[in-house]
Amino acid sequence: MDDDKGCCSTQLIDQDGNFNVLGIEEFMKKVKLAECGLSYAVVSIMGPQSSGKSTLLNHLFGTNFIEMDAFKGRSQTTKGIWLARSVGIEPCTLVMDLEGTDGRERGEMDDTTFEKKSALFALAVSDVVLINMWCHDIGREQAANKPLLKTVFQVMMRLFSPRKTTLMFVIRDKTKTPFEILEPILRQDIQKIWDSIPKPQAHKETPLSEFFNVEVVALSSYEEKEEQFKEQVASLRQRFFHSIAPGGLAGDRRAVVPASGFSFSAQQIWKIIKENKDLDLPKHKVMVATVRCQEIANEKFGSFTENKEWCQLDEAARCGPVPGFGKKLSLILERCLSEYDVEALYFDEGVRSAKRKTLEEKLLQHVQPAFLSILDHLCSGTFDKFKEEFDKALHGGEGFSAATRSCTESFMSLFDEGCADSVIQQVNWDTCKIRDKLLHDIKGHVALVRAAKLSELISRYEAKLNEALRGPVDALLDGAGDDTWPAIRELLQREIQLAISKLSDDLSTFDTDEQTRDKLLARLEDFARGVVESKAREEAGRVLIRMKDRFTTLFAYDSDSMPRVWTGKEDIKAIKKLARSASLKLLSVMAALRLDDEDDDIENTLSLALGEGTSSPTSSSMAISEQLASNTWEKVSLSKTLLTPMQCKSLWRQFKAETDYTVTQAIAAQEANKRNNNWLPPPWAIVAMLVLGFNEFMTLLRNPLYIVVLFVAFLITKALWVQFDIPNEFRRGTLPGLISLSSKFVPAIMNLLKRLTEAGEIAVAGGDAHKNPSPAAKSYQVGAETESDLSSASSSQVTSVENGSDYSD
Ligand SMILES: Nc1nc2c(ncn2[C@@H]2O[C@H](COP(=O)(O)OP(=O)(O)OP(=O)(O)O)[C@@H](O)[C@H]2O)c(=O)[nH]1
Repeated sequence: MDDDKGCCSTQLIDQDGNFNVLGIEEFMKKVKLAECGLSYAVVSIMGPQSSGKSTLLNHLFGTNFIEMDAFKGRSQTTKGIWLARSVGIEPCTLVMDLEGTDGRERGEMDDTTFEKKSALFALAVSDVVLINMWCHDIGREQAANKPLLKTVFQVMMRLFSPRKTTLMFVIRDKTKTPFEILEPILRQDIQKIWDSIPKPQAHKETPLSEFFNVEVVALSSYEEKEEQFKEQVASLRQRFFHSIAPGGLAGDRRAVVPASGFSFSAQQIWKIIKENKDLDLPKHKVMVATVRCQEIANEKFGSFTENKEWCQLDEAARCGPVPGFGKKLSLILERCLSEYDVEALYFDEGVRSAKRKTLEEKLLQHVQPAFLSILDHLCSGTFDKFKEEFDKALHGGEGFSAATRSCTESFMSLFDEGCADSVIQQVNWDTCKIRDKLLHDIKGHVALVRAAKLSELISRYEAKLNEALRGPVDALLDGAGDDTWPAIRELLQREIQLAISKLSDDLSTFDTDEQTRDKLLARLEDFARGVVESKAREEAGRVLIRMKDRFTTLFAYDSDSMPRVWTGKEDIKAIKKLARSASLKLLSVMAALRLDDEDDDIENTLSLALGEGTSSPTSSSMAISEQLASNTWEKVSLSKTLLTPMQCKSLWRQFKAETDYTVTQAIAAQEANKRNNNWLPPPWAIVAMLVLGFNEFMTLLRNPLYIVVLFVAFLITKALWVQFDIPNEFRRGTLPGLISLSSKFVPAIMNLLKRLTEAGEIAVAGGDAHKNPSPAAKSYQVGAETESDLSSASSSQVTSVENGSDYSD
């Protein structure tokens, strides 16, 4: 393909009509045709076989087409269509050498067919068509190129070409006939042929000049006048310099396909020609532009996806935010698109722009996930930072609403800055959605924190209320009386007011709406009422114990809180009545929840039905008793009922049963006390004793010795009395007292005698009057011992009284 001079050529279409795709691709790369844009021209040559076409082209353009060896005779050398680049001509000029047209070596039909096809191809592709002809054929009816011209004109009609092709007739082997004479004859011949060919209706009157610029040049014989030939060719060569300039041989650029699309365009044209279809060049140009622009776009897209810078950016975007992402990506995209613009510059503008748009869309679609990833990172990062900062602000003591406002504003603007840094200039991607998401997340978090804080706050208030209410309510219920519930109501109202006013102040820093605020305040109020209610219910559950406590307090203790000693003077019945009515009062207080100031007749009902002194059943008391068999109180709703009438009745019954024993015990204790304290015989016995014992009394008065004896007897009796603790022994009854005394009597006498003996021995051993006390002295000692026993006996009596109090307790 290459020659020494740097020219290269390739067979574009072989003699069988096959297009050499690989060959032309390689050729294009070698001559760097794609870089030429529209600055290139295509020249082809047609003419009879062995008419020196290749020789002319090689001299004219410095190509290396195979020439026939003059010494071997005139046989076909050029087969099919060959393509070469001219040497030393600017702009780049492609030269096509076509197979000769005389058909000496092909069958008539084949020849004609290939001739026609190659002629059509040459006309479709070329800016300048050289028609090689022998000088001696001018004006001849049987000229060799006459059928060729006819073919050229006929196929021209099928091209729908919007441009004028230059037809340059090269007269070879010019004779001595002056050129000025030859040219008009030739033009006449051409006109005749043009007129003779059948034309479609639209071109019936169209002159030849509308389709072609006809040029005529004459050259001397190469074989005979080589020098002149070369000079003439050199001058002709000059006309091919800057041929694409306006007015040049290839000045009409309207149908030119950009150089990078030449291969494809030629391929497609040949395909259409081979299929014998009509060749619409304008449409073909659009088609070529479409395919080529698509190819360029694909290539640019491919190189973008492999672009190192982009790959790094994409990877970084998936891992986290990338500073300057938008700028960097815009630059890479811009570079890619401008490369496309440069390469597709010369293709049809409509197609080019459409394909550019498609490429841009494809590129943007490709980079969008990275952008979205950046936004996601930005959104989540901003949200995390917001949470952290918000938390810090709240812990730092900043008010909730102030912290919310300042943190939201600053982090949303931080996000906006990040967005601005990430957006690319090629497209205005909507970041509102992700912004809205961030705002939504922030609001959601604020709402959560607010809810938690409010819950914490409310819990704190509830704990305070609980503390402030439970104890006092307990105390108030403990002393249940007429003013218990008013006092509880007052306490409740006071605490609620206090808590609500403080909570209202606290809520003002949370930016809560009116509805939420009211709800929270109502919740707090309900809670306070709930505390009281639960306490009251709890106490109602223990009412029986409380009633018994109250009863015991009033029954077993006096007004000075001293334990009662049932001496016999107390009116147990009255005390019991008082204690029970106080317990009944407690029951009536505990029977219902009276947080709202509403009247009820529970107390009245209970005292009428259960109170002391309601023994005689009247019609009204019967009705009240019936009411106690119910589950509800009149005027009291079920929700406010702590103890139902039936429960009250049952509780009262239980209470009475359990306290009756205490009363019985008290009565027994009182009876016993009475018995113990009454030692005098009955009055009749005293009178009888006085009457019957009058004589003995008188005798005693008359004889003082009896008195002494009686006195001693009294002392002994008294000593025995104390010694045996007679009152105590008889407290448990006469018979047990006698049995107990009988068991103690003998040991006590023995003990007494033993002591007397010991005292006598001491007196005998002493021998003197001082040391031997008289019986009177002994009796004194015994008396002393007796006194000490007496004091111990009296202390034991006190203990026995105290024991009696404890019991009565
Ligand atoms: N008489 C004459 N012969 C020429 C001229 N130029 C070339 N020849 C001779 O014509 C013969 C054919 O030359 P080519 O250049 O191969 O002709 P061709 O038209 O390319 O031949 P094909 O490719 O086979 O159609 C050669 O022997 C040339 O020496 C010329 O100007 N006049």
